[in-house]
Amino acid sequence: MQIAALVSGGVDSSVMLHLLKEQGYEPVIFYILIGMKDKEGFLDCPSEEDIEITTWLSKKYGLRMEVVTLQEEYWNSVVAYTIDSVKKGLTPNPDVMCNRMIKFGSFNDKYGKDFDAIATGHYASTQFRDGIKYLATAKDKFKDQTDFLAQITYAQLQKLMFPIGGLPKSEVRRIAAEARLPSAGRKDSQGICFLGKVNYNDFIRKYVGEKEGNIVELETGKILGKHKGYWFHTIGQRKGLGLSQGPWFVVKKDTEENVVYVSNGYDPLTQYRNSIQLKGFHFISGNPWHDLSRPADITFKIRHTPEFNKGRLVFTGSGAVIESEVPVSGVAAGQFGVVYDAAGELCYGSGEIDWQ
Ligand SMILES: Nc1ncnc2c1ncn2[C@@H]1O[C@H](COP(=O)(O)OP(=O)(O)OP(=O)(O)O)[C@@H](O)[C@H]1O
Repeated sequence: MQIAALVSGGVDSSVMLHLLKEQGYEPVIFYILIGMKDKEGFLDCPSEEDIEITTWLSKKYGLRMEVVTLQEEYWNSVVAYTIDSVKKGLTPNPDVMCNRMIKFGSFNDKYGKDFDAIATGHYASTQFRDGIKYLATAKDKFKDQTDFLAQITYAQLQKLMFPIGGLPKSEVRRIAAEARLPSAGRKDSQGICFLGKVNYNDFIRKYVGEKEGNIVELETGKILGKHKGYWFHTIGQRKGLGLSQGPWFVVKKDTEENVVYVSNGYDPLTQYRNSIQLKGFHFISGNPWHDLSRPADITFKIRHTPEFNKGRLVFTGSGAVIESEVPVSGVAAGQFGVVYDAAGELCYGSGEIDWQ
């Protein structure tokens, strides 16, 4: 079997490579350049150390390595989507888009197509049920990344392998140390390249600009202060508002009037919702329930957290609604409602949250 191994130089993909070799595979290593070099080098992602480590790995294991560029594709899909969402007042999820459009999209179209499988160091797994392949959660529930994979297509899933998905992170680090991999002590990366290494607010300021507006208390309508553009603020945000006598939470945004609404207190009720509207729904491996007229028991996530919430999924004419068993906070439009089976094992798919 011919495997394309996506290696970033981080500990997870280094150990993934080590395990593939141990299992007798001879994968070809691909390092993807995605950091975009614009005129001022603003999005230039420092990748030298990553490439050095990946080159070291290719020598250690005697594997062919290619450094490939998907910078333009990254700009046209992930960066453009991020800027567009922010302008609309949404909270985008570039990691979700990067997986679907770049790592398993453009990469496969250009390079992966010649391989039987694509392996990554994601914390995720796959399972077969009645001959159908499903995306499934990682053994390490704390590190699980299936929420970032919840928009991939079935054709993409068919080719994917997640060799470290059955291991806890501590074991991954132990294997890296034992094999004396240079990535053993490296810190985990935070999110995707350009947002991980570039300050998010600087990025937004550069591409969306600033526009002053009011911060208003939702309950009283009182103007409490000024902000520099609703796009700098997200539902559930607590820090960075510059208000005294807090804590204050962003609970609503009016994108027409450029107003950010906040509520006061440690746990204001206005933060909570029982039902979460999704704009359409993407099933990765098809609809497992068949009869969509009846609510289905599910677990779900609305952001990248280890906890699964319990609820029911109800399909409507225009999309779907997650009805949560207990009220959930920080429901932000633009993020994804990721749906799992009732046991929190299989990831069925996701829909974009549609609420302002
Ligand atoms: N620049 C890159 N080139 C090739 N593959 C990449 C690159 N960045 C990420 N990947 C792949 O995507 C997986 C998940 O990426 P993520 O950014 O979540 O890194 P991570 O979980 O910190 O993993 P790692 O420790 O391998 O960096 C990586 O394990 C790797 O397989």
